[in-house]
Amino acid sequence: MKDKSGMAEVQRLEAESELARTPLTSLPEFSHSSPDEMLHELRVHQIELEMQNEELRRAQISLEESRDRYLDLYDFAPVGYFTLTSEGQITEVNLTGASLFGIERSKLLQRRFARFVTIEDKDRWHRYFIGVLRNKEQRQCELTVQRPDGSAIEVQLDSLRIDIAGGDERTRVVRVTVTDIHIRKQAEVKLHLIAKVFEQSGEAIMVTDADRTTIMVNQAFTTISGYSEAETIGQNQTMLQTDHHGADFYQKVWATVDLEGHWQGEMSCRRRDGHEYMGWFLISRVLNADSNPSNYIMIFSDITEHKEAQAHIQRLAHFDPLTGLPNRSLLKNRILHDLAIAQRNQSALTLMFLDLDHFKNVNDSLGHQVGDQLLIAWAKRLINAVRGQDTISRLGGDEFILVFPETDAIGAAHLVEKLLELSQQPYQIEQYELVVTPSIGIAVFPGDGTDFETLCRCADVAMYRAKQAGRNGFRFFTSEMQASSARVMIVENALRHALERDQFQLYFQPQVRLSDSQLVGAEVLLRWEHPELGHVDPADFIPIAEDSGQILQIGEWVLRQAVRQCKAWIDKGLAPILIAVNLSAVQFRDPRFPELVMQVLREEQLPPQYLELELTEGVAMDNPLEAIIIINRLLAHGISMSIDDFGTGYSSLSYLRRFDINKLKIDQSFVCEIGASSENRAIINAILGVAKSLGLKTIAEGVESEEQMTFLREKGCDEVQGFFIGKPLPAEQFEENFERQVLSLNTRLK
Ligand SMILES: Nc1nc2c(ncn2[C@@H]2O[C@H](COP(=O)(O)OP(=O)(O)OP(=O)(O)O)[C@@H](O)[C@H]2O)c(=O)[nH]1
Repeated sequence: MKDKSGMAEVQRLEAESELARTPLTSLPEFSHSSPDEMLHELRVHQIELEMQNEELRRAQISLEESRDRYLDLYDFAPVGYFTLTSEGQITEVNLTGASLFGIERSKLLQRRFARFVTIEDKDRWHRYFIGVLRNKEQRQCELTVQRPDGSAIEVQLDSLRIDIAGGDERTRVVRVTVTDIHIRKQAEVKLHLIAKVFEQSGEAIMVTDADRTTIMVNQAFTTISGYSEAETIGQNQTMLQTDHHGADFYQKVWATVDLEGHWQGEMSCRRRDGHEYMGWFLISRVLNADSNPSNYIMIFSDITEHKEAQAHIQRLAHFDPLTGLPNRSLLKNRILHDLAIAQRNQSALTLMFLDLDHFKNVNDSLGHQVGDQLLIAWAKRLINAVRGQDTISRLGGDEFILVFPETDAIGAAHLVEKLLELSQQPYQIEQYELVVTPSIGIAVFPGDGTDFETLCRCADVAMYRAKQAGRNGFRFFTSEMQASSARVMIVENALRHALERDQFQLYFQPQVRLSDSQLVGAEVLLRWEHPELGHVDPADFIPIAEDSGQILQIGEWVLRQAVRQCKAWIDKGLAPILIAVNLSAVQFRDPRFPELVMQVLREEQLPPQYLELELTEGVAMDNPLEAIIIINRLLAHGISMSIDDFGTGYSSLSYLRRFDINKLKIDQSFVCEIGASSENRAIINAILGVAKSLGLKTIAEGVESEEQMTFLREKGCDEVQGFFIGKPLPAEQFEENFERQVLSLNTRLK
């Protein structure tokens, strides 16, 4: 930059050179001597002046531009600028100030600033303004401005007193900067509220960083967990964990939070004092700008009480409060389930309606309290008398409903006898010895009904019949069931004495090998002759013996007698034969059975290879894996095993292969139709094929004609039994016929 004198020098030089460029002819007439010089001088000055004018004009334009820029900056600044007199009158205001106050600039001027301050803040304004006037330092204040349209804004004022040079107190002005702070205020209020929500929340809140280290907890957290803020900050959130859940559980929870952004559910927690409680958790993930987790927020509440209350409500809704037994509602649920299973498995189900006899008398004579205790004791006794899958429910009063899945009329007859027997034993309640008997009505699915309501109605009707018949008894809904159950009772009672009264007898039916017509074995058949009932068919009494459990005793007797007889024949020098003893499903399921068989063989001194146990196809396939174990144990002792009635049930070939049995017995229903039914011939052929491929022997039962035997021999069946070969006979007769039978067989079979 050049200074002023320098600039003038430059201008003079420029003027000189301009004059030099101007032709003399264009110059005014000056004398050659001094007038010329003077003229020259004048011209130089003229040009110089013109140039200075130009310079001034440019400076003025620049000045005006600069003022405009300043005015723009002033008017459109983000804050309002006010100049006030020492009286507080507005003398200057920028556009932002006018728009903040919601009023035209011209209407603001000469007005007192205080006019625009809300009534509530006016006092504060005056005190503040006096303070500004008194003190030369900048001062700050927040207040609310009332706008003409009725709205109000919160503003921050920054004011400074300006003293005019040479002036006095009256000439002082105050410059006020007005900043709109309502957004900041709103944010502050919001933050304050958030802080309050956080602190006053009834739910525990725990905030962690990305590593799940706690950075913040609220008051409820301290109350619920027992840990203070200081004990928690800096700790990993795992401090709350218990052994209740495995590591897998926590891994899944945090994987869900990271994948889906949140997880909610129940989580067991440990309080500072060691007590565990159940928490309901909501865990959320917070992401940073790079979409990476920056924080985790865990909000939880202690729901232990809630859960207990829920369980209590559940109990009240489903259980009778007096006895603790399921109520009608739960009973309904259970029976729906039981009925669905019965339907699917085509099994029976029994429903009993039980009402105590003259219970009112107990209440009336000894009081409700005693009545209640009697009901409780009665319920306990009932529960102890039945199986886990049975349901006993109290409908109210002295009425109970009992549901027995997989129980048909025969089973029901046994059960009801047991219940009546049970009620004969007195109860000791307080100082009273009480006997209370029930009347029971029985309905059986599917015969009497296939749904809960129908079965209930039938059992109810039957119960009233039992009451009418004199109480302390039971009635089936249908008369046929009543009759058959009566027969069941008679047979069952008679069976109890059959063994001791020597009413059983073993019969032996010969089994012959087709290849050489040799008598190779005998099937042992049980006969029962009762003095009053006469001959009772095994098909009648075996299921009853199975239901009552007497089959174990009877089965052992049969086994021992058969083994003893076989040994006796061997001892007599007869050619040894295999004795085939039928097994009941109940015997087979008895875990001690294999040991029992070995014990009998040992005691009777019969080598195991002379004993064959026949198992029906249904029993073997009922629980094949268990059957495999028992069969293998028996086989390991050298005992033969065969599958009876083969072809009548459903056999899985894969299991059949694993059974490792020795023989398949073709059911007589196929054999008796050999001549008439090509289908049966095909079935026999198929069974023989299966047996051959599995390396099993075959025996056909129920052979009654030469035609049947010829067919079986041609098809490769190994052995036969049936009336054509020999009827079942008692031991002595079988023995007498032994030799003869073989001889006659030899001639008949050749
Ligand atoms: N202690 C006690 N008694 C109850 C309760 N609920 C009902 N009862 C009483 O049980 C009795 C039921 O009587 P009923 O079954 O109608 O008649 P009952 O005397 O048993 O005579 P029968 O049923 O005809 O043999 C009534 O006296 C009821 O008041 C209870 O929760 N506790």
